[in-house]
Amino acid sequence: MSLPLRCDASPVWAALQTHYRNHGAQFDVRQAFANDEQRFARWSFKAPELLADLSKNRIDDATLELLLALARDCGLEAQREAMFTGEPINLTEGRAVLHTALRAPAQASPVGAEVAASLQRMLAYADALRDPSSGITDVVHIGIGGSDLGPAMAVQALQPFVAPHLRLHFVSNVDGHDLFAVLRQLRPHSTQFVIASKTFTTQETLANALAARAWFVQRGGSDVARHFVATTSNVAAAAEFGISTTFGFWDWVGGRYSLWSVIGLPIAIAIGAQRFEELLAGARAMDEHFRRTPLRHNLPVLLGLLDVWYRNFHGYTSRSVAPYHQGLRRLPAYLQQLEMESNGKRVDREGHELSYATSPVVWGEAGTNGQHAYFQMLHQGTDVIPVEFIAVRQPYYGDAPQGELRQRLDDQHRKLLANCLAQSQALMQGKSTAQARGEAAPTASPTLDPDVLARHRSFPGNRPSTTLVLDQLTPRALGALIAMYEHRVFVSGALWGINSFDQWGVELGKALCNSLLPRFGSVDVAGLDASTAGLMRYLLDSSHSQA
Ligand SMILES: O=P(O)(O)OC[C@H]1O[C@H](O)[C@H](O)[C@@H](O)[C@@H]1O
Repeated sequence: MSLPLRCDASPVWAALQTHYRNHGAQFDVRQAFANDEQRFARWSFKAPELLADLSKNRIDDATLELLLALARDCGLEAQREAMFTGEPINLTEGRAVLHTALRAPAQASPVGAEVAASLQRMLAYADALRDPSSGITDVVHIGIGGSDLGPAMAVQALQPFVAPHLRLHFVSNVDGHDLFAVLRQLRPHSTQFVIASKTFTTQETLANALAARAWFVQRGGSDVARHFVATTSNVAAAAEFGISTTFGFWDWVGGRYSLWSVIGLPIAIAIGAQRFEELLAGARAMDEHFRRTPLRHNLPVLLGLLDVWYRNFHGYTSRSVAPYHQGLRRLPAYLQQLEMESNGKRVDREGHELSYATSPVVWGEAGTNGQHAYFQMLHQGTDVIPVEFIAVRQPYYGDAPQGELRQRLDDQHRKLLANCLAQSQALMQGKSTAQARGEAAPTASPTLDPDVLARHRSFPGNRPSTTLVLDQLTPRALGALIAMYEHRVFVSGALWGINSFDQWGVELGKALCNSLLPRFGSVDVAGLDASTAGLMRYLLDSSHSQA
């Protein structure tokens, strides 16, 4: 595939800038609803396992036409095909990007046979381990970044499906407090360790694995070979580490796209082979939707285009994700890696510096918790931050609660959904100072000018949001949701002309850490900048200790 057009080289880019100035900047969502009774119907989209309501966004047909024209100029469809067919689109690492092959039918991909064999071996192992006769009650998954966030997020999301006798623990941080807090709950003979690292060179993971092994042996554990397995694309390094049972995968699976591979082993142990296959099936359905649906009705495409519209024309710097489901509380952290590591780039594929912004900051918290923390800023702060609400229609608790408890939980679910809708409504509607002026404010000082108070109590409104709705948080629905996010990140990255699949920005800090570490032994600050030297001295000088 020849290099596609970069977005700012398309004449549509300049047309969008003009369109933003003349139209987009003044666009009022409230007015758009007043003008079009069908707005919800026209701006809601069905994709596998999902309904997405885009109607509360600052978008209309004229804007969408231009964004679609931009996508075509940037060769989005050809870029998408290049990914699905395994072209080496990750140019800086000389790799294909084929995580979609991990959930494709075996006959549909050139790597299908090896993928199927790897999956079957992993699932057989997972099912054997999750059988109570294995004697394993605790699984400790040690990995970081892409070798942690996906599995940790998914296991949490699918908690009601987890075998009741099993506890899954995720240890990622090099901070020993993370590991120790887990180890203190465990007994060696009933604990299984999974060491997950694509490269098997990651400092945090190797340090935690060594400490875990030390604990295991110290606490009288026997059969290290059985209790430690590895998931990695560097089987040789795992063997050198002393792990003989290894589940391997391929360099064409990016770390942050790897939960569908053997990196998903803890998910398979937690929910079992059949449900893991359902997770894959949900993702596969979304892949098909992304690959085959015309751009205008293609959910990841529409969301990716909206991201470009907001980031590059409205100038919004962040997007907040608010999953109204406690099981999805790690989704924002997962999405931070997916989106910011993929699209946090400042040069195009040919290394030319970009003149436009790329990845927004992605952040968030489960609803309703976020409402009581930072939603103040979303409603009344000086920045406009598009919010993405995720609602789940039906709760599912696993063991069906009965009687009054059931009624109360159902009532809580209605409250959860009402909160979710109310927040997007409030962001959009706002409240004028005139409205605020008319309201009683019993707590205000009697000497405060009512107009001043009304200005404090007013909301600008016209703040955009998207609402995604899942029917139930099942493995299939989760698979579709995550795959949707993967493809959406692909879309904005494709328009920006960047390589969404490398992560060179994490390397410098790692290299500097490796050179600083040996200096800690002797407090050797020679040649260091004054700040780093001063901090190192302070950290290592025990005379500051309060104890
Ligand atoms: O799976 P590993 O090779 O241990 O890598 C773990 C993580 O660390 C790296 O620094 C990258 O930033 C991530 O993309 C990766 O997922």
